[in-house]
Amino acid sequence: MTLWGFDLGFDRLTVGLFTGLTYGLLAVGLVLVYRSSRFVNFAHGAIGVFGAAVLARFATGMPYWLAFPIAIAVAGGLAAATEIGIVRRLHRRPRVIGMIATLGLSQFILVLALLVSRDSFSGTTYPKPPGLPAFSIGTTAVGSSLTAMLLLTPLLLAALAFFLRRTKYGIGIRAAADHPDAATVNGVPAPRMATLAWAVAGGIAAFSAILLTPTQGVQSIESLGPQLLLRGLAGAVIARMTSLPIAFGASIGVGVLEQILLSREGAGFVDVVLGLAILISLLRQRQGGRRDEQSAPWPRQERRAPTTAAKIGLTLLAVCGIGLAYVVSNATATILTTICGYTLVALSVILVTGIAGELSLGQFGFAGIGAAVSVQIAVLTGNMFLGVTAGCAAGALAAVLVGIPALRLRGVALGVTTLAFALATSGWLLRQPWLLGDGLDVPYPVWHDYTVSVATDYYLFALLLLGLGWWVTARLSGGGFGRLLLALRDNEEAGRALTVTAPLRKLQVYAAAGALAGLGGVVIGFSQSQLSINNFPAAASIDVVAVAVVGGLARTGGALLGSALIVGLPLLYPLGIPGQAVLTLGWLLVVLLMPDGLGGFFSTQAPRLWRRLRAVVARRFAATPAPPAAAAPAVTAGAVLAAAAAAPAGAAAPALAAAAAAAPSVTGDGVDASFAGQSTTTVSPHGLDLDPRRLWNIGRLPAEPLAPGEFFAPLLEVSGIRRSFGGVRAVQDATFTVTAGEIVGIIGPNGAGKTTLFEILAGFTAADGGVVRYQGKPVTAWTPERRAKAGLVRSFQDARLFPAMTVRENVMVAAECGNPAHPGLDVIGDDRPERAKAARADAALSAMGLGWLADRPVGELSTGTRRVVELCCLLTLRPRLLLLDEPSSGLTQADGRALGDLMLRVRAELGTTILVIEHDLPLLSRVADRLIAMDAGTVIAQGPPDEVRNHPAVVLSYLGTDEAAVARSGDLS
Ligand SMILES: Nc1ncnc2c1ncn2[C@@H]1O[C@H](COP(=O)(O)OP(=O)(O)OP(=O)(O)O)[C@@H](O)[C@H]1O
Repeated sequence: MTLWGFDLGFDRLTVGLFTGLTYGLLAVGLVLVYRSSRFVNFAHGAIGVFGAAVLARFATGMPYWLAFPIAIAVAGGLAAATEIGIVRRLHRRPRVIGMIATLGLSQFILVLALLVSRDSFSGTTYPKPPGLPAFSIGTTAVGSSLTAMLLLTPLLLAALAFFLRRTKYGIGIRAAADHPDAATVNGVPAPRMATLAWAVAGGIAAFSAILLTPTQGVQSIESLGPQLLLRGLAGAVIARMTSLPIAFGASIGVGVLEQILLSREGAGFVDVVLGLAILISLLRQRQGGRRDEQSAPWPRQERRAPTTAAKIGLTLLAVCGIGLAYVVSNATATILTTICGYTLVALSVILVTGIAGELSLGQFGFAGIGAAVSVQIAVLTGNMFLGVTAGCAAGALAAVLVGIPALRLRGVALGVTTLAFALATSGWLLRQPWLLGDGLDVPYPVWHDYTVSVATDYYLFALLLLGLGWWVTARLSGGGFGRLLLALRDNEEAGRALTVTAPLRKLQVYAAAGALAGLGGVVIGFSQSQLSINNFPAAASIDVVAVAVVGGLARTGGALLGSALIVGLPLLYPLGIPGQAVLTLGWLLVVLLMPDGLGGFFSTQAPRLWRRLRAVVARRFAATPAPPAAAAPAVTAGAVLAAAAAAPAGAAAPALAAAAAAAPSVTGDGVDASFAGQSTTTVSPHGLDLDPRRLWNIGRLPAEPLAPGEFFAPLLEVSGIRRSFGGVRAVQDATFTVTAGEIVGIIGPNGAGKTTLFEILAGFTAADGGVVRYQGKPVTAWTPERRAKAGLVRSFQDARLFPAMTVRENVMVAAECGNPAHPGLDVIGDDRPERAKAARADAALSAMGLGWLADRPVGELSTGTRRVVELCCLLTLRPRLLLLDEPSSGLTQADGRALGDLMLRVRAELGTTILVIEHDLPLLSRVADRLIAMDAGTVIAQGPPDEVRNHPAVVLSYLGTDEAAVARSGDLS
């Protein structure tokens, strides 16, 4: 039976069912691992192949059915070792790095598998399970391996279900995966359960690889690596990476679909369809709001202008690079050109992944598109310059087109989608006749009537383009645009709350990176006489991520280093399988041990060596040893605090600034300024109580007070707002109004729906129904940044801000609303918007008495201090309505009182209306005009504070469950 040329016959479906079983097992393992570690193990398929290799080796010396469980156990052990040795080690690093490490591990394990047994890559020589019948279904021959698959898979799944549901360890795995903290509290060792989950998944992967391999022809690392993974991922993603049965069932569908598609189209078309299925499935899965997967923070990235030594180093490097053109052979020049091309693509990875924090595995796909378009245009127009420009533009356009749907995805989801894109590009898109087709003859580049036909000359041209790409990357990552990307990488929600248009910024960086990758493709493209799909394999997209990580994701120069090592070395000196294994292991170790890559290692070690060298030379030549410099008085955190305490009224901030500037290092506890005590400046053991009347000079903030006529108008009208998460009704029919100039408190027990309501008001979570009106306009469909620009500004419960950035840089992000960063201006070196923002941030910080903290990374500050900094950022936005989420949590009682004063002053001096979620009832009773009480998602009372506090429903639901609140409210009466 056929439909539109696709074969839907029984045989096809049978074959599809069998392959689907394998994909199903793969998907089950991926889901199991994802649930316990929250990332995709790209080495999952490779671990299975390793198990298959172990069986092939053992089956020669012992019975097959004895080698079978041993091979599965070895694969399980390897997976467990991966979890312990790699995943746990990278626990404190961003999740993207963990996934990249498993990409490297995947390649390493595949090479190891080859070393253990070459048979694991060839179906014809691979051992088949003995003692099982072979038969035919229709015209489909079912060998003993497929029989084993058919018989053993249901048994394996039943055993797995029994293990997970009925045994102590299985229940432990599920509990630790779904609620790690609760599991730990209840005595379930979450880390050990994760290791067990990995081991089980590894065993399953080996089971399927052992039975699948005999049914295949000769396999390549590529078909066993990314392609197989994509098929497993499709089912896992459809199952939302949570349900094992759905993942298995969906994968069987994937197997059947693949066979139907293959009856008319090539394997590349299957990649396209699967990629689209994954994308649609991910887009349909509603993002979970603030409870999205949280990743460990990115390390702080020093952003300094290049030192003289760095400039000299770069010049020397350029001179050496040019000099090489005159000494190397044409063959070596071609390899050097390839290194330049890969470096350019790796620079694009640095922009997207290193700076913007988004894992893109598709950058080499953009390079392929750029190469194909540039060659086509150069042939068509005879103009090389047009060809290069078109190649960059095509790379940028493709990146934006892929980026638009991917805007709603991040982390794991984006990595999976771009992997699918890389496979679809090399398997289908680039094969289209309007791109590479069956191969393109590449003309010699022509430069001002000079035909570049010698490889060494072309290498110089490649070097020129590399210089251009390097310069653009350095300018983009070091300027205001780069800082904005770092901010969004650290905390996208906070960025949007401070008016940063995250989608636009991301599209800009995708476009810039796409253009760079396109340029890399151009360099590689014109270095070939015949350009074909073989120049742009999907695996190169992974290699290029490895290049960027090994060189250092934050280091522009690292891309060249990584490219020379990972791409250049094997081309210059063919390494063989053992050499390749050592090289892959080497880059894996760099990922594990050097967070900043080799580039970071060298750039920190080189100055140290230089200083030592200078000291040795100085000792040699000095006639008399110089007397030791008088020890600078040690300025400790205590001294900073004492300086503040001793400073006369009005002089505390400058005194603190002076002391802080002199302090060599201040620990996290020391760098701590909390809200003020009532009247005098005092030093507390945990922080510094500052006097708000001295330091909180809100009147000097660059914010406009509200026009008197705007008072007493309804500023916010909320009607019928509701939102559910699965079966949980977080907010139900919330209806209330906030009048301009009011301070309104929202109270309610934990889980009452207060934060969800705030998320909806600020635009971070979509409501299921109801309307939010702000200044008379319905804003329900507005983005968070649009609301923030209109003055509807929110704070966050954790006040995390952008931990890897300094206090000044944080406030500069808030100052974006007046002086937005522009990538074009950064590239040409116009830093006027930057200077304007820095000045505005400094004014705001000194107005709020925070000037002395300006250069401290926010991640080092205590929660209380971060709240002050967050408030400074928010006030810089000139808010009309301030939504504060538990601003007093993390503050001492005295600081809480000062916070109350501050809220009153913000309203009095700036005319800002405040809606505040608080558990501190005494504080609210003092400052709020009205209270709104919520319970189980519903507004249960609203009115003057006394009335609401004594409302029977409130007493029952809120005070009745929170002893601390009862005690505190008792203080009031
Ligand atoms: N993204 C989400 N996914 C699933 N459930 C959610 C999500 N956001 C909120 N919830 C659920 O909605 C309910 C209300 O949560 P919410 O955080 O809004 O309450 P809250 O009153 O702010 O509590 P708290 O004082 O602890 O912050 C809770 O049961 C919570 O588990």
